[in-house]
Amino acid sequence: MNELTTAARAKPDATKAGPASYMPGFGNDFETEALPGALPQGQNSPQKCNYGLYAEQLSGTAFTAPRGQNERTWCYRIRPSVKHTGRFEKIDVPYWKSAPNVDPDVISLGQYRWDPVPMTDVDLTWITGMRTMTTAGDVNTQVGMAAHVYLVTRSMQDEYFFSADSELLVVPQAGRLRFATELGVIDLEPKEIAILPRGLVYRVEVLEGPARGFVCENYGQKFDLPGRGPIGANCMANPRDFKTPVAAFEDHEAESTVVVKWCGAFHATKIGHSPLDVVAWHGNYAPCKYDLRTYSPVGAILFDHPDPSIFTVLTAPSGQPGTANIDFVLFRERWMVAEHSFRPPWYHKNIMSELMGNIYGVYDAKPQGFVPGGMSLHNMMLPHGPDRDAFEGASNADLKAEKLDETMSFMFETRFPQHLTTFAASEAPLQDNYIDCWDSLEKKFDGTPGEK
Ligand SMILES: O=C(O)Cc1cc(O)ccc1O
Ligand SMILES: [Fe+2]
Repeated sequence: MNELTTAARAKPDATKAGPASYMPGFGNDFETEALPGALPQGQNSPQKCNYGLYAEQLSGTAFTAPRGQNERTWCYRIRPSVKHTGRFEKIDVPYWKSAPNVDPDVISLGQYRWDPVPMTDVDLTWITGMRTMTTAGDVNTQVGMAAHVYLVTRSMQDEYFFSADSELLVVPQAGRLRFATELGVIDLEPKEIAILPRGLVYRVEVLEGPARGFVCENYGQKFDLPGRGPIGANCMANPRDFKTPVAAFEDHEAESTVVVKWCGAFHATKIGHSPLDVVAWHGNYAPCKYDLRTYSPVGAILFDHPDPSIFTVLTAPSGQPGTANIDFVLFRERWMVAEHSFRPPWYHKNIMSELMGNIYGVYDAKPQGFVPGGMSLHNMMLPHGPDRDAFEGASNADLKAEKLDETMSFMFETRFPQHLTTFAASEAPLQDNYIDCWDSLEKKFDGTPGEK
């Protein structure tokens, strides 16, 4: 394993034990240096940088994007990135698919649920272990998303990756991973998430394996914090709980491979050193992680069940105000107090497509069958809601204040229909009988009012 050098690494980490150190804030203009004086002050592009470093800008938005959306980072690195790619050769990464990806033999119209993709001893890296479940939109026009499951059993060695197609939202469910990135180190475990920006080069190491989790690959505009509207300035996800790593670099010479995802295809290029050579950087285009346990849910405190948008952690806009390319929504522990109300999710049909995953515990609308590591898909305009047990239980419950405990599920909700991959339809553990969970819902109507 290559050890990243960082001066700031010596500082105690306020959030957790371990070697990675972070700076708080979401979308801040950060500055950080792993060697004293490596970061130029007062200008971006000095005639000569200290330590013989090269200055380079990484633009995450168009140069002319409006202030407030404009994101870029200045890197001071041992070699410019042009030395970190050579000629490209196409490689096959058969399980990582991009939209549009429509298997004519697969029917995506339906309510689907999967058991967890089984853990394995097979040698799988972040790249080879990615299994696409659904795709939506079009990677070439930078709209839509893909939902993946990853199984990672082996660290990448002298191998690096970046996606020019997308930003990745990583939601671990088992195991611990280290993302050694150009801009610093992120250690990630279940109940945390990470955002890896488009174009960022990194290596993924297994700290505790096997590791399994979910990835939302966002082809479109970056994830942002949602507006809180009348909720005000606090609660939901608070900016200070997002953590961006301090600068960390490698000065490591070895035969290495950089794999690039570009327009849905994978390409490899050979170089003779580690590309993780940014000694100092400043800017607002950077990876971060977030502890989902710091999410402060706001909900119904008297009656009824609000729309799940109330639990939005992050939203990736689509250009149409209020209609997201992707919302990342969290269903976590919370108190249920609503009076004279059916408390779980109601029955509904949604113009948005809902892909859900279970991180741990039991989800209130599906007491059985939706298990940690499992996923479900309720595609555009496909009706769904509580299974029979959940319906009967909640319709007849004594409505005292009740804590929904030991539960954490999430939703990737997109305005676009999601298409199942061949893997999702035929190799992944699809539950054939999922829709039977509504079978025994009986007709109660008999023309007379009153309790049924
Ligand atoms: O379908 C689901 O379980 C997700 C969901 C939860 C909720 O509380 C309201 C609507 C909704 O789609
Ligand atoms: Fe739903």
